[in-house]
Amino acid sequence: MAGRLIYLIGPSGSGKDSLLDAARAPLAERGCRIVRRVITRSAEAVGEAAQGVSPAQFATLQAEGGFALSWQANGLSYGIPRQIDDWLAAGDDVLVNGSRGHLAQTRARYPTLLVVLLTVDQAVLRQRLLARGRESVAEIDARLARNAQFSDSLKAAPGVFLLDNSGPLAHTVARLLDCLQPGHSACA
Ligand SMILES: Nc1ncnc2c1ncn2[C@@H]1O[C@H](COP(=O)(O)OP(=O)(O)O)[C@@H](O)[C@H]1O
Ligand SMILES: O=P(O)(O)OC[C@H]1O[C@H](OP(=O)(O)OP(=O)(O)O)[C@H](O)[C@@H]1O
Repeated sequence: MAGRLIYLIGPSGSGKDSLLDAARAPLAERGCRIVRRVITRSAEAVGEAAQGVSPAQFATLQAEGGFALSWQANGLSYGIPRQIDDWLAAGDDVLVNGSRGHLAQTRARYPTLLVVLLTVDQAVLRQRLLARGRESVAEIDARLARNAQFSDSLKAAPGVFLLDNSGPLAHTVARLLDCLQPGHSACA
């Protein structure tokens, strides 16, 4: 049987990367893979969890059909390697750090995907972004402004599992693992 695509989305700073890092080992035990994204972000800022490439390298990979999914946001290009289709076909679940802006296109290609929307209190969000220190204040404000176009409509959308990360990360990890259990209503 084919695996499930789990599409983790949420505002910048809501904790997607932290959650994926913290959940990596328990997810692996459950046969769920986390895909490494390709991003046109500098090697220093990209972190170990993603592969940083130049815009020209990204364009080449895209032209070669190297991506199952790709989008642009925040002045960057993001690619999800085509390899996920082999993993899904082999029956593995695959978790993707996705984009709210690209949800409709992702759903069109993977109609059975499970959408997990990470949320965090707005008051905490700016503080977390500032504390992370990866972007300038202007870039942080642009990311916060981008949230306005998504927040309420997405929370009310059918088939979206809401996962709050305003509290300790360990709680969020536990709830994520819970919602991926067979038989959970999110997986129906
Ligand atoms: N539950 C949490 N409690 C406190 N800080 C958190 C929590 N989750 C994430 N953070 C911090 O918030 C910042 C943004 O998290 P990050 O994982 O980079 O978010 P995203 O990938 O969604 O942009 C990071 O500095 C991270 O350490
Ligand atoms: O359409 P959106 O939901 O706004 O998402 C746009 C992009 O921003 C996030 O990536 P990135 O890792 O660059 O940002 P973040 O770590 O600040 O969330 C997210 O994973 C998407 O790739």
